[in-house]
Amino acid sequence: MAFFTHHICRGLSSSAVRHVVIKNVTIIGGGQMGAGIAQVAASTGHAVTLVDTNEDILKKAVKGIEGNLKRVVKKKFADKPEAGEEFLQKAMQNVSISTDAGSVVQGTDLVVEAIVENLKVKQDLFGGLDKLAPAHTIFASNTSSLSITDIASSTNRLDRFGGLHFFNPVPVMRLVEVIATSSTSQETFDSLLNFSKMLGKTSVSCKDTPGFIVNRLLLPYILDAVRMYERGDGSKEDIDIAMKLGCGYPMGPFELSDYVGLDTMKFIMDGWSAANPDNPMFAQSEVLNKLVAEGKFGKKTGEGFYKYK
Ligand SMILES: C[C@H](O)CC(=O)SCCNC(=O)CCNC(=O)[C@H](O)C(C)(C)COP(=O)(O)OP(=O)(O)OC[C@H]1O[C@@H](n2cnc3c(N)ncnc32)[C@H](O)[C@@H]1OP(=O)(O)O
Ligand SMILES: NC(=O)c1ccc[n+]([C@@H]2O[C@H](COP(=O)([O-])OP(=O)(O)OC[C@H]3O[C@@H](n4cnc5c(N)ncnc54)[C@H](O)[C@@H]3O)[C@@H](O)[C@H]2O)c1
Repeated sequence: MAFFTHHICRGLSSSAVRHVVIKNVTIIGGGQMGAGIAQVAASTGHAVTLVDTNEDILKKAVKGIEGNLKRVVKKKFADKPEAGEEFLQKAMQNVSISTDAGSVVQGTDLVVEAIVENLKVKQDLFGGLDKLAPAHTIFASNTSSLSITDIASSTNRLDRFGGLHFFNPVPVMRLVEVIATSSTSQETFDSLLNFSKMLGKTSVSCKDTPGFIVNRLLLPYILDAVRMYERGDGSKEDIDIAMKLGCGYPMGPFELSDYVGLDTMKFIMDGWSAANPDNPMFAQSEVLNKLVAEGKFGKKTGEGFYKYK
């Protein structure tokens, strides 16, 4: 059953905003992004089901969520350990896991997909779920670089499909990009904006253009840094130090690439390079290709541009 609310938007004199109240959320993909989104949604009172392909990944994700929440509790409830314990218990009770997306979407208001950055895989997932999810359920993708319109095209709910692009690490980064395609209804868009607000995030509205706002600016910068390193114009360590101390960035481009995941970086690059074969900005990077071919995806595998073990 769908729940709707009406309220008056401040600053938009008397324009009524209608949105689906999102209580039950299915998050597909229990990797670094999915687990982070699940953590934030559960700790803001949403009933979350986290879905992945196998139990081991899900168990690891839940363990990570609990560990992160304990860190939060230690700081936030330093003077009130009992209230902290209650917060932790409640948040953890809000998380369940499943390896069968089809069965859990039947009771969900929102599906947030955070699986591998591959158009076909995302389309297959949503195409299947579209047949099983209730009519009111909104679908959203956390894709970094793919077109939301292309992903949504595998479904018959174009009006109830949008983008929710979170940033890594989700519990810390305050932004969510909310993406509307030309078919996303106002009600869906407002529901996604409201959900982001309920998570305590600040949202920005984006069109369905490659990389939305942040990645359209961030990826060319990172790729330029990789090319600078490939030309031998600077060591990766010096480039990282330069951007941290010279620009005040929390991480240099190589540290950030390892943090995002070099596999994800390559998926993004490959997609953009296929769409813009003549643009040197998206030309293949030998160093990136080699690291990915060797399974060195960055922090999550213990090695990327740097070693973490
Ligand atoms: C490609 C994609 O589509 C889009 C993207 O996501 S692009 C990537 C965007 N992300 C970034 O640019 C991240 C840049 N890096 C940073 O902001 C910081 O280095 C960082 C927040 C990751 C770590 O910060 P740093 O100060 O070095 O470490 P640390 O002291 O451990 O953490 C800072 C705070 O974040 C918390 N934290 C760090 N990682 C966390 C995690 N995974 N989960 C929860 N909390 C976390 C810590 O508990 C700490 O909290 P406190 O300030 O209350 O004590
Ligand atoms: N890493 C980042 O910094 C970042 C930031 C914003 C958005 N994103 C996007 O979020 C998505 C996930 O990225 P990530 O870094 O969490 O990747 P990840 O590799 O950490 O996790 C992906 C998870 O999806 C699971 N998965 C793959 N196919 C699946 C399927 N069909 N059904 C269920 N689960 C499946 C995998 O088992 C894995 O656990 C990608 O689209 C990525 O572009 C990544």
